[in-house]
Amino acid sequence: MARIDLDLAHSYKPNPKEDGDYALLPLKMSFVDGGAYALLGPSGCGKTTMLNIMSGLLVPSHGTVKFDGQDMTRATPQARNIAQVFQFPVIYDTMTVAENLAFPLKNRKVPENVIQQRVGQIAEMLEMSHQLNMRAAGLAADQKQKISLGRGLVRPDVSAVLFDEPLTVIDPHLKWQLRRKLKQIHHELKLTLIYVTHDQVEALTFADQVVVMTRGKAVQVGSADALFERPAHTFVGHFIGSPGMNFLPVQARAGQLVVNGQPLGDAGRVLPDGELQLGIRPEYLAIATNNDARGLPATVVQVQDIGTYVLVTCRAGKQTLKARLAPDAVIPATGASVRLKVLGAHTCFYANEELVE
Ligand SMILES: Nc1ncnc2c1ncn2[C@@H]1O[C@H](COP(=O)(O)OP(=O)(O)OP(=O)(O)O)[C@@H](O)[C@H]1O
Repeated sequence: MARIDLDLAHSYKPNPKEDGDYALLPLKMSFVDGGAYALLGPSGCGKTTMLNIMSGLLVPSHGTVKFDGQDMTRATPQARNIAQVFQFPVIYDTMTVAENLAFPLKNRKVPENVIQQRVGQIAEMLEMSHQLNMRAAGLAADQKQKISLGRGLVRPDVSAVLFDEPLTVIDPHLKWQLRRKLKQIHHELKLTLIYVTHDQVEALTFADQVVVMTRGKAVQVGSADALFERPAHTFVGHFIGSPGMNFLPVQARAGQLVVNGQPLGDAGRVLPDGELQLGIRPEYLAIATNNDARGLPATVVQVQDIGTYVLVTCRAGKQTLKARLAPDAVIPATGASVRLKVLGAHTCFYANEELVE
């Protein structure tokens, strides 16, 4: 296994001039030995580009890739000792499940007894022990993809295992089981795993550290908790969570906040003067339905019972804010005039999309 350091940018165009010409804007990032990472972001944000640069399928147009401090920018995938699992199964149909799992080890001339032991271990982890002697050709697509995952995980000496949306062909129930399984496997095998997905649930369940990407930029690297509690960028606030963070334009002057021309109160912390975005998660947005004069005046426009929580949508001037309330909380009625408690310990402030407080 290896520590991977990226200090690079990539453009597929020969003479990139502006930010939009880059699939990856200049970034510096380290993946520590034995970590479980996810690269998370919408389609086209540069996840696959970053993965292919790490695996050696792509040479970055600028900068370097280092493995344990050694420059590997132009090294082949074989020389990097990387295992890669793709969206669709890459297996040998004519071989049995056991032969497929053993293949990466046979290729590296691993002794037969070690191969048998490791194949047995991986098959057990993936609950495929009963299928070891079956021919891969007869298996369903999701079972074949499990073999691909196993082939990615079977070598104990790889620098890293890279997964590119590996659960795409898996049916929803098995998908749910497998993403938990992969986390467990990571703890047992202690391999460096890097997992590309556009699905926040997949990323947050699997990874210890999630790299959130948008428009060629890695905007935050952090734990699920950090991404939820302190989004470093408005994109993270918006992308993570269900629904995402509420944002409200505010003006700050000497710590006092104004919204829609009305005073909102003391921010309770040091903020730069000027135009800011106030961010508050729907989970932390409290609604006062009594005559409490504090808080942002708003009107309830929709109340939805989602089962485990009630989603209350409010309008304050031109802004829409959503609150996630417990089913046993006091739920305001549609049309009610309320006060939204937007200021609190969990409130974040952003200037030019970046977290300032
Ligand atoms: N071979 C290529 N040649 C030119 N442009 C490319 C190439 N591959 C990707 N791009 C562009 O680079 C940008 C990043 O693409 P990339 O595939 O890395 O994103 P992604 O986040 O993995 O998206 P997806 O989830 O859709 O695969 C996109 O604008 C894409 O159109």
